[in-house]
Amino acid sequence: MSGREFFTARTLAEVREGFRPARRTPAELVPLARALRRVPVAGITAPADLPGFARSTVDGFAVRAADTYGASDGLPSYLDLLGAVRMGAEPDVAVRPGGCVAMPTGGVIPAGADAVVMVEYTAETMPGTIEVTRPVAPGAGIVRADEDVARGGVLAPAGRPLRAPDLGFLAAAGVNEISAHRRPRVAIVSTGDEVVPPGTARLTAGQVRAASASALAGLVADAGGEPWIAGIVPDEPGALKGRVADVLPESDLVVVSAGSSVGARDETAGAVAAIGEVWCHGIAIKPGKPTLLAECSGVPLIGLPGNPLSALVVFGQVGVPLVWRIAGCENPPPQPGTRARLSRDLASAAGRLDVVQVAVRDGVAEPIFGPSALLSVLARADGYVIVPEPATGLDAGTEVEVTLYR
Ligand SMILES: Nc1nc2c(c(=O)[nH]1)N[C@H]1C(S)=C(S)[C@@H](COP(=O)(O)OP(=O)(O)OC[C@H]3O[C@@H](n4cnc5c(N)ncnc54)[C@H](O)[C@@H]3O)O[C@H]1N2
Ligand code: MOO
Repeated sequence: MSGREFFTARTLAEVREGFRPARRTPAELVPLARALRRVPVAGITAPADLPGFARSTVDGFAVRAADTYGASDGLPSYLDLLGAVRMGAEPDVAVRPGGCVAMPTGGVIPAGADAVVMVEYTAETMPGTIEVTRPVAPGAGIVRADEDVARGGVLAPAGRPLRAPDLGFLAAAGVNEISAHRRPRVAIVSTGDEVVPPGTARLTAGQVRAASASALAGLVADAGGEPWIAGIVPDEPGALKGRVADVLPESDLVVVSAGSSVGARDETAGAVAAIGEVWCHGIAIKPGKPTLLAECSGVPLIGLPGNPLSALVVFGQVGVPLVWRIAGCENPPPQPGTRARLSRDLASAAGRLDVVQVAVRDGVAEPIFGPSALLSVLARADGYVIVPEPATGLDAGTEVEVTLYR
């Protein structure tokens, strides 16, 4: 390597297509209460039919549908009230021809009934006699015993992070523990002689607090990973190599913040090449060009640019999907988005993907420009717009998709 240029630059599309480490975290048992966003290793199936018994979906009267045919306001059907179903209990009464049973919503359908008439279409004109003024078809007002899911049917598919409704479905089916991929452990190593811990109260000229690691940890946690802020190493030959080698056995992904550019002290590429295989050095993305992707002893490694804005942009595009994939999820949950019109022209070079921070007001996306050294650019943004690789720019007024930050 010359040390003065990126020796294996790739487009972001090539990275997404080609950099696909095989690593997946193993399965572990997770109680339902802690299973939100966890990724099931296999489809979770129903141990029994759900709801398990035919139930009413309305308050009303369980009937034989045929007894209501032709019923109207002018010519009601008159049915004998045979009893009532109690919530949470098996019915102690059946419906016979010409009869009906009072039903609460969610109650067990009594034997002999094949429909439930809503209370709104009935009246108890005489004690013990129910007048029905609308006909009902068989099955009306009822969910079948296996209508939510039949025994053996899928409650939640493999590979899709569990969402809040999934937890409800699993609870309803009596599944209290699931087999999920362990959360990927992501070591974040900061580098640089000038970088000091964020707890440093006073900086001397030249020092910067390790900002990227805290932000990256947030992105990792958001993607279902377990961030591990693994210290700051100086720009000394061997120091980074040693630290990466130390964290590798306990990591599913290693992130090195800074040192991936082409300056004299930018050591990530050399250190990584000594202990693993560099897959690419340099991505055709702005910001974030000096990014390095590698694999060391089966653990993927991302070397990020030092500028925090660039680091976060690249990690969002490359690292976040990787954290999800290591946890067994090939299609991460999409980020929220909105359509907006660009307030001004955006320039870009063909063959390079640009990620442009924007503020969105009243359907207009206002680009926020500024050097990648400024964290405030991200703090002010509502989201970002992508100028794709083939485009040479986007004109003011173009309707674009804005990916929103949560
Ligand atoms: N001749 C060239 N110079 C630079 C190029 C280039 O292509 N040719 N690329 C520029 C770009 S773009 C970026 S981004 C940076 C990336 O450089 P490195 O990844 O090698 O990172 P450093 O030089 O160590 O640091 C850059 C900058 O970021 C600050 N930094 C580092 N770590 C942190 C941290 N954890 N939290 C906050 N800030 C951090 C560091 O102090 C530097 O100011 O290279 C350009 N130069
Ligand atoms: O990648 Mo630098 O990453 O454009 O600021």
